[in-house]
Amino acid sequence: MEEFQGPEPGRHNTSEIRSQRKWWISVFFCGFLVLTGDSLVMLLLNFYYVQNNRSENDQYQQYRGTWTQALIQNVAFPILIPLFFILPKPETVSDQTNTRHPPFLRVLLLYLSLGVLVSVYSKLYALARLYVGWGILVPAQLILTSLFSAFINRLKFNRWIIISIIFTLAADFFCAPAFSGTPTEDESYTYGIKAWLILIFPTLAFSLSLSLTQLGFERVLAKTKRYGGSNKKVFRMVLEMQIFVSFVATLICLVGLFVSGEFKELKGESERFKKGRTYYSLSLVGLALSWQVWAVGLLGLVLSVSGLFADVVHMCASPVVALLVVLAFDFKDDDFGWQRRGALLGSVLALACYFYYLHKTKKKEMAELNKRDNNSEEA
Ligand SMILES: Nc1nc2[nH]cnc2c(=O)[nH]1
Repeated sequence: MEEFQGPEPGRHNTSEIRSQRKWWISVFFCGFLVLTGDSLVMLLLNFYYVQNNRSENDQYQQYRGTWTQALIQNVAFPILIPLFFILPKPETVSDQTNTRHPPFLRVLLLYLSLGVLVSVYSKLYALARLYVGWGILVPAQLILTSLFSAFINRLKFNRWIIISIIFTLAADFFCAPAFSGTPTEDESYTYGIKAWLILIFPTLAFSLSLSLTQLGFERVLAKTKRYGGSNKKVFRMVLEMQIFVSFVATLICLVGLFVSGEFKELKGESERFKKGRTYYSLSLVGLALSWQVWAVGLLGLVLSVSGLFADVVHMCASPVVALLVVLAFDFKDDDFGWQRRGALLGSVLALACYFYYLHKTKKKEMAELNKRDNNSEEA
């Protein structure tokens, strides 16, 4: 292992130490947001489906409501707008990009394509959650994210990343949180190829969106003049990306809600809710806000580290979420047995490996900076 043997920190070192400290704080903060968002979303979804009296619906009806859920996943983005304006604005520079496409067009294309991808995975994820086989495909998502990261983001894998992925896959395979939304007499097997497509497409879209988001931060947003055009990453980019991408996804989900006629069912849903309309509205508002917490954390991790790391943290949340669901609900056969305890340990080890790798990388960066400082002093 490379040791950091630097001289007394010079001017560069002090600013590097400060920027690394800020970076670690933002990684932990975004990780905390993902964990909190994942937990709140699953708790509120379970509450929603328990209260929804789904067993009184026929099979067809039990698979409905997914445009509403997709809309809820994206619609609360306006709460981020004040935050966007509060955060300090980086100094703008004259436009240095001399690409074939003007930056505005590139940014527009980026937001449109990501918005479409997000709407696809929100809608299909809502549907896929209702299918029994979803738990099997969650690990497949991480494998796809790894492949996209390798090919699109040119991520270099080393043994710590690979060990972390293996622990995450094992943890997720053995530990899906209980979910009360599964139709009572599930007949998903009768859907055949359709069910598999519904399971595979959100996985693909989610993994692809993580890699494209990383590419978008690095190649498009960091090069625009409003972010200084100097490849610097600032948290404001996360909010800008989330606001515009969610705006596009919200529009698509709204169209879906109206074209599918699902909006007519909203009144019936609110009346069916066991605890009444106020709780119905509150649970949807809570869900919408929790999704934003999750998304800001996820994009923050993509910006600070990578799409793959964001997916690892998101997946490692599963055992914690499963534990919270066991504590909060009294579902039959749902306990935190040895399998889930093992999965929790797997998640902790997966995160520990990834963090160790990040720690090593940062130490190496610092050592290189020291070396450069020493060389320039000697020259
Ligand atoms: N496809 C997909 N959509 C999501 N939306 C929130 N989490 C996920 C996820 O893990 N996969």
